[in-house]
Amino acid sequence: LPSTQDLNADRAALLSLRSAVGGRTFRWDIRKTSPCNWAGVKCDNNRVTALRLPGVSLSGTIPNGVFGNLTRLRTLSLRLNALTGSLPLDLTTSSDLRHLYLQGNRFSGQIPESLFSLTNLVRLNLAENSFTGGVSSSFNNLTRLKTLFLQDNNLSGSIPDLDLPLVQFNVSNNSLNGSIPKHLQRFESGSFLQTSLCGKPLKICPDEETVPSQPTSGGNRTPPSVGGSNEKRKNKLSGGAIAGIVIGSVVGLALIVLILMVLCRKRSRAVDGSTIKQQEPAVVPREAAAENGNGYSVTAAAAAAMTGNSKAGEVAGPAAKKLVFFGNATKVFDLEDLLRASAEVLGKGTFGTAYKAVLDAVTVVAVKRLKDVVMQDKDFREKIELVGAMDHENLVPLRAYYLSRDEKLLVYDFMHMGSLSALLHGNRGAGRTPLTWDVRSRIALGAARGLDYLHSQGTSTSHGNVKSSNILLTKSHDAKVSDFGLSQLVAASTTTPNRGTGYRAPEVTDPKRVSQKGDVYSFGVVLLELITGKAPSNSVMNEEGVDLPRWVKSVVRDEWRREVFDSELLSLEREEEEMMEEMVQLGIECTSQHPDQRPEMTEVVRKIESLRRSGPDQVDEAY
Ligand SMILES: Nc1ncnc2c1ncn2[C@@H]1O[C@H](COP(=O)(O)OP(=O)(O)OP(=O)(O)O)[C@@H](O)[C@H]1O
Repeated sequence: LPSTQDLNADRAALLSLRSAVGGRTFRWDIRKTSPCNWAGVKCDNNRVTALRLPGVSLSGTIPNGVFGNLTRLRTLSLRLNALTGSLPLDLTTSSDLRHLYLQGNRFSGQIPESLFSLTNLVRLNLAENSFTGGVSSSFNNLTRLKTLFLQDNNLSGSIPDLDLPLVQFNVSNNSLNGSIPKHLQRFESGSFLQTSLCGKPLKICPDEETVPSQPTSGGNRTPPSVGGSNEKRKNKLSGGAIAGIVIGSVVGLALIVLILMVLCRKRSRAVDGSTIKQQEPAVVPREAAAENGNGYSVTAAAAAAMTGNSKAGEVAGPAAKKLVFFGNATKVFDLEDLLRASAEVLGKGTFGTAYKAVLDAVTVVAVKRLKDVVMQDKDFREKIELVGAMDHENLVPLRAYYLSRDEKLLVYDFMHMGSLSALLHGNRGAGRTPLTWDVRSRIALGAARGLDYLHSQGTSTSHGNVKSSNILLTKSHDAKVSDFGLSQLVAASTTTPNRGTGYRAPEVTDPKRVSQKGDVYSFGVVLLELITGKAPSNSVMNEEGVDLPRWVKSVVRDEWRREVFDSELLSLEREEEEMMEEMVQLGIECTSQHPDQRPEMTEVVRKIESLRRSGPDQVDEAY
């Protein structure tokens, strides 16, 4: 049975950690005798079982003597800090440890052999540090290990065959060489990038002779390209071969220049649909901006994009050069103003490239240049008029559009706070302001209301591309859903194959055939993303694998608090914890495999509203 003595020992250990690496960054009320309410500390049965202090600017070396006392620790997360030195050897005393997240620090030295006595470990993340030495075959002692992340270190030598129940594995960006052993060949090439490893799933290994048998020394963070092991081959290149390569390259280059010249001449003669594709603007740095005659700076790419093609304008006639505004909006600018505006590329999406255009001190818009619209102009106008008619405080309003034969532009209000995706996953390092439960649930409610409004327009009206990068935010964290109605405008063949990865309902096979229940599924994924802080479509960020709903469903309810909740939500009040559990449950229902089992958006809104009302000090009315 745990005694106060043990909890006192835990407390003393936490305090010695604090004085060694925490300084004032720990906001712990040390007057309290029990450490169980300190931020980041969780207890079970009167013992400290979890310590989560991600991204709180810890620095220095962890001394021995801390973990020797935390003998009941199951989860330790010190990720994204600035910890240095080697791992403390007495970490092994925490023999209950299941989850060890130390990525994103400056730990160095070898991975200590003593670590391999922690045989309960399920997840081990030592990525983005400066560990040196080899990958020990003693990893095989960790027979329960499902996640092993060692990428972005200075590890060297070959990798031993790890016969473990691993689901996730990554050793990219280390000075590793030799062949990929049998049991690790099932992982994709992304697990072995920027190493000199060879063999399945990378390039076939050159014959034994050319594979360096000695481990290379550590320290090289950008080793030769994937499937390397080519040093010896390099040495064998004769002078003749080098001359051949040089001559070949020069001739090749001359040919490319010639082809480009011919293409340019052709393009200046003919204007057709395909020429626009060739003009697809690259992301051009702002330095590349050129001063135009009016003193505004316009990036070359944005100007090309937004003018479309000056010849196209001539062909289509001056009438087509008009921006069509929606509703009662006073026309505050015209196409010429837009073209003169200072512009920058925001990003490339499924439907085209988005730009931010600053017209004057108060008028900032987002312009989306649609690609591959195959529809007749008349049909396009009809559909886009419907989109423009949508009017709700939780939708990003479409202000205007421009339509010519070769160019389709959509003009939206610019949302200064960016997307939910950027808010959740961007800047996870030091200096990040944690997202409180109140903010998260407020965003969920806003987005749900926006979608509910869309669905209320008719049973065939749906969004079709619900994801966190399409939920944009105002300064007060009001959510507004964007990109609605675009799915049906673009050619199915041109939608990127990965579109909506992680968000798309299992029954949706054709991205153009969207449904309200499909939206509910995608919204459910967004809910789970909000709670877990994990991106469903990015396996690098999402430690648990690509399918977020499946992972959440695999964790038993009792473990949600410990396993599922974003570790950033450190000190939740009891009511908040209950609300979060309800929200996880809602996310699970929304992501039911069968569309019929998913709730309607109206129900989802009602649920989130009642959840927020039951929480502490919610002022939903102000929303
Ligand atoms: N109105 C807007 N205000 C501010 N940023 C925006 C606006 N519209 C889009 N963005 C941002 O511009 C970038 C590109 O957006 P875009 O909608 O073209 O692609 P996406 O959301 O990444 O993917 P998809 O096309 O599948 O929706 C994204 O980072 C998005 O958050």
